[in-house]
Amino acid sequence: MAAPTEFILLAGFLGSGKTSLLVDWLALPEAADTAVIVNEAGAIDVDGAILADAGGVPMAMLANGCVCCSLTSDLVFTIRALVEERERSGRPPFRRIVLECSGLSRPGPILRSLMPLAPLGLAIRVVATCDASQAAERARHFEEVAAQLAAAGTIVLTKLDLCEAGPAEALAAGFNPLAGRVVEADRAARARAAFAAAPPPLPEQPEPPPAILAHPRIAVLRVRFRDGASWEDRLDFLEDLAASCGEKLLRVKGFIRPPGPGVPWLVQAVGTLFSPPVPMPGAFAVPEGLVVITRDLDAAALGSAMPEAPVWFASDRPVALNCQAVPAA
Ligand SMILES: Nc1nc2c(ncn2[C@@H]2O[C@H](COP(=O)(O)OP(=O)(O)OP(=O)(O)O)[C@@H](O)[C@H]2O)c(=O)[nH]1
Repeated sequence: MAAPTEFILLAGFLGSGKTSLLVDWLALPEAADTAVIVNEAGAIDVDGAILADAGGVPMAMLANGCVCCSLTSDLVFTIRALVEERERSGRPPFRRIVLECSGLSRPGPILRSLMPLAPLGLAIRVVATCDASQAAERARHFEEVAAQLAAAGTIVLTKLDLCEAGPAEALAAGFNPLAGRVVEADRAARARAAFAAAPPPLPEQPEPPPAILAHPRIAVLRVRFRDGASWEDRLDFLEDLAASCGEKLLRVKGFIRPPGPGVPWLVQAVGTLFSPPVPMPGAFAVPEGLVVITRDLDAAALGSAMPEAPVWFASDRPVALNCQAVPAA
């Protein structure tokens, strides 16, 4: 009998390396027959564009909200649609379906929402990425990190080129001594160990915390450039953004384009640290714009802090991020 399709919930805090791990995985021959579902907290499908650039995998999007609270029925619908479409095509079932969660998602409510899919017989497991270079600081400030690590069957340490693994490994073991740990500096070996290796047995899932507002301090903002803003204006804005937000800036992701029919450039920052922009000709269909995720800084406050900036700031459906724990059925 064919092995059941695995459903891998890929969790991990904002910027901890989920998309990179998935791109590394999709480049490997073992990744054949993988389908991907991407959940973005913001309205711009940045991860989808990056993954699409990595090759033709069946992919579905759940954008503009957090899959652990607002999009659970969309998730069930999407998984069913992927499985049924595959059946109709006459090809063997997927070997695995990977859900890349938004960086703010908690695995507990997502796992519970999958109960209607029991007849599909999916083998479900949780893989969580942990940015080794920021693990302690992130875990201290964000309950989401604890929830993600605690629910993981496999914890994958990332950014091992930037720091020693030891402290993050100890922290991961402290949160979840039952999880298997992937501590691989080599990116291909890391991806293989995360997705292809026989998974360790799932630990008991801890009960989620009582229904509380999980992200009362976090804002997901959408930034658009005003008509007439030049390329230099765009670059200046990115520099000023880091200076204006300081440590309240958690994540920046999106595309900027030179005025006219220029190639989109992928822009990313984790905290105030920007990666060099990357031209992405494959992302022509994605509109220009940035998703900016902040702590204790809303659209109005940021607009006042940057009065000269040639941009519009707007909030991306903040209600969708009030992740209430879903009451048990
Ligand atoms: N040096 C280094 N950088 C990495 C590594 N993995 C990811 N990055 C960088 O970290 C940044 C965030 O990586 P992503 O893979 O987009 O992280 P993510 O968890 O998908 O981010 P969100 O979707 O916002 O939650 C990018 O600039 C990556 O290039 C790594 O192992 N080493």
